[in-house]
Amino acid sequence: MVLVSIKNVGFTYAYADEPALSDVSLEIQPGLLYGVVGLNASGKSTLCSLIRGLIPHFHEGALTGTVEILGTNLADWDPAELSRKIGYVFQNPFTQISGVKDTVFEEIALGLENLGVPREEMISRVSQVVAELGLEALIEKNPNGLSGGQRQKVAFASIIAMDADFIVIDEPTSQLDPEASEAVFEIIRDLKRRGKSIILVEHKIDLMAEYADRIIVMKQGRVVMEGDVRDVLTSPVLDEADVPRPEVTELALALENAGRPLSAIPITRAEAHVLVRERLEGLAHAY
Ligand SMILES: Nc1ncnc2c1ncn2[C@@H]1O[C@H](COP(=O)(O)OP(=O)(O)OP(=O)(O)O)[C@@H](O)[C@H]1O
Repeated sequence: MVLVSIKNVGFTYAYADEPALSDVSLEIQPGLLYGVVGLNASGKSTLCSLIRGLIPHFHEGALTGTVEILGTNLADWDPAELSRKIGYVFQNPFTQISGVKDTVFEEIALGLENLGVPREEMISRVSQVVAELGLEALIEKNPNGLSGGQRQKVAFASIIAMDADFIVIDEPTSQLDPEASEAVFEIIRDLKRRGKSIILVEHKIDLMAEYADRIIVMKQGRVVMEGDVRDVLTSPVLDEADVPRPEVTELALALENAGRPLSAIPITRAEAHVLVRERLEGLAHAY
C-alpha cells in the first residue's frame, strides 16, 4: 500500500503572504528512506508536517488538493491516532520536549506511556535507546535544563523508543557534533535495515548519498524532482535548486566535462575509491 499520496497540494500558513507548498504531487512507498533536500525556506519542514498530518490540524492555513495517509483521507484521521502511526522528530527540539516530565528517562518513556506499553517493556525499550545514543549520564536530569544538542538527542530517542513503522525525521543532527551525529545516523541505518519507512530532511548531502533510496528536491515550495538517489544526485535539477552534490560526484562530473570520465559517476566515497583505483591501474598498464 502507498503510505502517503499527495495530489496537487498547495498550502499557505495563516497570515503568510506566499504559499509554503505549491502544486505538490508525491507518492511515498513503504520500506524506503526518502531524503528531502532544498534551500532554506523551500518547504521541507512544511512537507514533513503535511505527511505527519499536522496540517491543517495543528498548523492552520489554507490547504488545497488531496492528501491520503495510509489509504485514508487526511481529514478523516484522528490526530492522536495518526501520532501513534507516524513518529515525528521535529527540527526544533525545544518544540518536542514535553515540559511535563521531571527526568530525561521519563521524557523518553512518555510516548510509550501514552501508547499503554507495559512498564517492564517500557523500561527495556528506553534503556536500549539510551545506550544506543550514549545518554546514560542524562537520564536523571531535568529535560528543561538540557542544552540544544542534548534536547535533540532526547527528542530523537523518544521517537525511536516508540518504534513506529513510519518515521519522519527533520534535520536530526542540526545541533550535534560529528560524534553524536554519527550515533544518530547509526540508528537511522539500523531503522532502515529493519525495513522502516523513513522521510529524512538533512542538509549533509554526503549522508543522503549514503543512506537515501530516493530523494525529493524542493525549491520555493515545489517538488522539482523525486527519484532514485543516483539519478537525482547526478541530475542538473540539483543545480537549478541550488542543492550541492557530494564532492566525489562533483569531481567525477568535472572529469567527464574535461573529457576524462571515470567509468561511472560515484555518489559515495567508497564508490569513488573503487573507480579511481580502477583508473590508476589502467594508467599503470598504459605505461
Ligand atoms: N508556522 C509558520 N507560519 C508561517 N509561515 C511559516 C511557518 N513555518 C514555515 N513558514 C514559512 O513557510 C515557508 C517554508 O518553510 P519551511 O520551514 O517549510 O522550509 P524549510 O525548507 O524546512 O526551511 P529550513 O531549511 O530553513 O528549515 C517559509 O517561507 C517559511 O517562512
